[in-house]
Amino acid sequence: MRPVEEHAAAVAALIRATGTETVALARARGRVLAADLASPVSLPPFDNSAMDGYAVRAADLASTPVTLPVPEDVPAGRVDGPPLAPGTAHRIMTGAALPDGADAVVQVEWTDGGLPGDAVRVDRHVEAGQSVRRAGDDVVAGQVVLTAGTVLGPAQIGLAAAVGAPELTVHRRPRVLVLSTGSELVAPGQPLRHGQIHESNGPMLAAAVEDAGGEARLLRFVPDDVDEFLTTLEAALAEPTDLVVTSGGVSAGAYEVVKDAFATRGITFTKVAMQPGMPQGAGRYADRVAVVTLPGNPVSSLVSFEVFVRPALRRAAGHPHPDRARVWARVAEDLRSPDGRRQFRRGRLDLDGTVTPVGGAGSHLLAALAHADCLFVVPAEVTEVAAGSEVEVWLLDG
Ligand SMILES: Nc1nc2c(c(=O)[nH]1)N[C@H]1C(S)=C(S)[C@@H](COP(=O)(O)OP(=O)(O)OC[C@H]3O[C@@H](n4cnc5c(N)ncnc54)[C@H](O)[C@@H]3O)O[C@H]1N2
Ligand code: MOO
Repeated sequence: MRPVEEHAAAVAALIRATGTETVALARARGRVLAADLASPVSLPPFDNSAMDGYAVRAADLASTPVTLPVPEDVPAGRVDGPPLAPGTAHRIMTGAALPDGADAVVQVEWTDGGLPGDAVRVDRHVEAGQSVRRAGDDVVAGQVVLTAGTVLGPAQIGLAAAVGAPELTVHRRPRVLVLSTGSELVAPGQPLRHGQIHESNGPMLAAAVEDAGGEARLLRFVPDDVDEFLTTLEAALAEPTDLVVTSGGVSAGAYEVVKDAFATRGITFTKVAMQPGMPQGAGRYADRVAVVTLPGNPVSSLVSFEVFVRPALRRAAGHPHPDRARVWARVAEDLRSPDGRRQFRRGRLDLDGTVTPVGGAGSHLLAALAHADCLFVVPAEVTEVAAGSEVEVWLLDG
């Protein structure tokens, strides 16, 4: 059987790095920045007030209380910048530009709140610089504020907006076609006859693609018919596609539509030394497009997506951390695992560093997978794990 790493490398080699594109900030969340972003402005762009109060010269407050005339009102956004004459105070609001001639702000609570056009009594002395935010405190004009490879979250998008960038150059999301196969499959919402099940891999894998930063296109599943499968695929490939992910139809039965359609068209089928997810295939369909064929059992499908497809997609999209976050934890129960296959079990991780298995090893146990928050790994050569042993845990929400 093929080692997990070997198949992972084969899948990774298939999926090419995507190009770049420019997206509006509103569409940038979760994307990976493709070019350094330098700021044309300083942040703050000008010295400004950190408090609602009065712009003053600290020297005028040498002895307090002192009463000063208030010639001007300077709300945030006032752009004509009235200078401050010695012995006066302008009323000023948080974020307003500090007037020329002022060197400090005294907050309104330390005054009698005198109005513009009148006078203010200041009760407390302030030092020069008090309650003033200096230009360039945060960012100096010309500085690179976000480097290529940064994953864009709320703070990064906020910073881009603050430096005046309406859009960003990011790695394009890989376009992934998801295609489920199986004559037993019925769309959710339709009634089931005996022998039929609802199609669940398609929506599941499309969600996994999106979650990995890809752009999923979910195709209507097709019955176990090679001609129909290829016709459906060809029609779908009229649109640009970076990867085709199929599920089902790859094991040893009589109606293995994916295997039958692809075996002579560039896809290599192998058994990978893992459980679940043993039957796998990968290659370039008719020299045109990368294909990964996942097994049909729902847990096998999603676990093999996690192991092979997700990291490859994220790497192709320039992601600096393609793999799930991994930690070590003590397993709560005794476990058994098949010899020679790396087992990926579903679990829940507690804050005390214990991982509790959810459901058994069966690859049809989708409800258990849906209640898990992690996978944990039993190495191929280990057949029995005693409660309390340390295992590697992959965090599914990290
Ligand atoms: N004789 C052998 N039989 C099987 C072997 C084997 O080595 N020899 N391998 C087993 C393992 S392990 C797996 S995993 C599965 C893989 O089977 P396929 O990839 O060919 O998938 P199917 O046979 O089409 O389906 C398997 C299972 O999953 C259900 N399924 C399939 N697609 C969907 C879908 N889109 N939504 C929901 N459920 C789906 C399907 O109904 C079957 O129950 O083969 C074992 N057999
Ligand atoms: O390899 Mo299968 O994926 O265990 O059920």
